[in-house]
Amino acid sequence: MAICSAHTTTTSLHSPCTTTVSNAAGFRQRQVIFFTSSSNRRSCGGGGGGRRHHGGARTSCFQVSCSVDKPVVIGLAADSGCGKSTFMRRLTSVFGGAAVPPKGGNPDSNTLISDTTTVICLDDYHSLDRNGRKEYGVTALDPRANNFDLMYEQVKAIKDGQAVEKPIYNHVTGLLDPPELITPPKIFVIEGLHPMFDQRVRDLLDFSIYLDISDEVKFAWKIQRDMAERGHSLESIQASIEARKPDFDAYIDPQKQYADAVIEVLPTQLIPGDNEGKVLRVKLIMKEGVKFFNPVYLFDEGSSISWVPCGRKLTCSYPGIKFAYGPDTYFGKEVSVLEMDGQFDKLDELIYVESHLSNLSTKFYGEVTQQMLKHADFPGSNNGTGLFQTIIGLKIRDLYEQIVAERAGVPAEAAKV
Ligand SMILES: Nc1ncnc2c1ncn2[C@@H]1O[C@H](COP(=O)(O)OP(=O)(O)OP(=O)(O)O)[C@@H](O)[C@H]1O
Ligand SMILES: O=C(CO)[C@H](O)[C@H](O)COP(=O)(O)O
Repeated sequence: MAICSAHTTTTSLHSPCTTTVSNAAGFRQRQVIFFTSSSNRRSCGGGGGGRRHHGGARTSCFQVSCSVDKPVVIGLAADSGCGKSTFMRRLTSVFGGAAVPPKGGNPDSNTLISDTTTVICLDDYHSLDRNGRKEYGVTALDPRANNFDLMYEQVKAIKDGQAVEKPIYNHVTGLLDPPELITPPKIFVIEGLHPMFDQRVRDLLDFSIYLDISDEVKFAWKIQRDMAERGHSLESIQASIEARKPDFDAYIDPQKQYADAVIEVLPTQLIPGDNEGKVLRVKLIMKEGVKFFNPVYLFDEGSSISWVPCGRKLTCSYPGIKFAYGPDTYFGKEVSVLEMDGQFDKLDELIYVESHLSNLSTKFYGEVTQQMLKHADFPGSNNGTGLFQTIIGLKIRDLYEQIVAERAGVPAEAAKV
């Protein structure tokens, strides 16, 4: 049984936990661990972009002797503009309550906090700011533009139940802002370009997800957002995708081999030759043998199944909907793959599909459909992207409850959120 609250904050000094907090000089201090980040504006840009120079955060550690509920750590990897924020909104919604930026903090903070979950964006570990990257001719995807030592130290500290002062990368100014305090939540999500790149960070993850968006779809989404909403030209979008591609292939894409679940988004196969990116074929690739994660299945676990649910109970206009399910291998590992090609006409009819899926980790019949209807305005709500993101959100809730139950030595039922 934990003594401290999971949300150990500076204001909880008078909480029931016995906290011995002193530094080397014997000064009484806040019950947090401060990692005094060396990544301020100029020291980041000025050191040649090397990991060594920027990596060694000076750490002044204050020991915390109280026992806390340590966070469950989730990693979400994807390229920019591939749906990470949308996924995070679906995930935090599963736990209830909205996710908001830290109150009273930097208005350009990338962090989102809800009752149970804190989501940090790994862009905050850029060691080179926008000018620095320009000066050294590296992209943000290049490991040399990121401080993995600090990322590791801080994720580890949070996982150990200790607060940290995390830097902020300001996407508005392109500069590194003064750090913000992050206290350990129940569920700590690290999302961004590199959550599985560094083995030390990877080993801290209790569950990992990779959003694998095919080039054609990525391009279609970018056009939709950056042209329609941000006024960029087609040529500039094309150029930016091309410029990122070599580093994306070298450093981002390979992380999918380590993910426990991959959501792969491809052009539809229902319309021959289509690469418009409007109708999508989406695969949920689920690794077998992951502790506390039982893959979802369609009809019969382990069988290979193809299912066209269109008919009396599911309205499907052209080009229809097709599901597939079955075992496969992915980077040499056994996986189960659930696939949906096409899109729903009437979202409330999703209940029909839901009733044929098992191992969903729902708390009541129809919870997947309810979640999807609740966020019908989110991108991807009428296709497999929204469906599989919602399912993974439910699986993460289940994983969290099982981990908590195991730590407390009680049945999982007792640890329900
Ligand atoms: N499932 C989807 N279906 C259709 N479009 C989508 C989907 N997910 C994301 N998009 C498009 O991509 C854009 C970016 O989505 P989102 O903000 O969730 O991505 P992100 O990875 O967090 O982006 P960034 O890293 O740039 O902040 C959305 O505005 C939308 O245009
Ligand atoms: O790949 C990215 C992750 O979101 C961004 O391009 C990177 O963080 C740099 O950001 P900006 O373009 O705002 O300087």
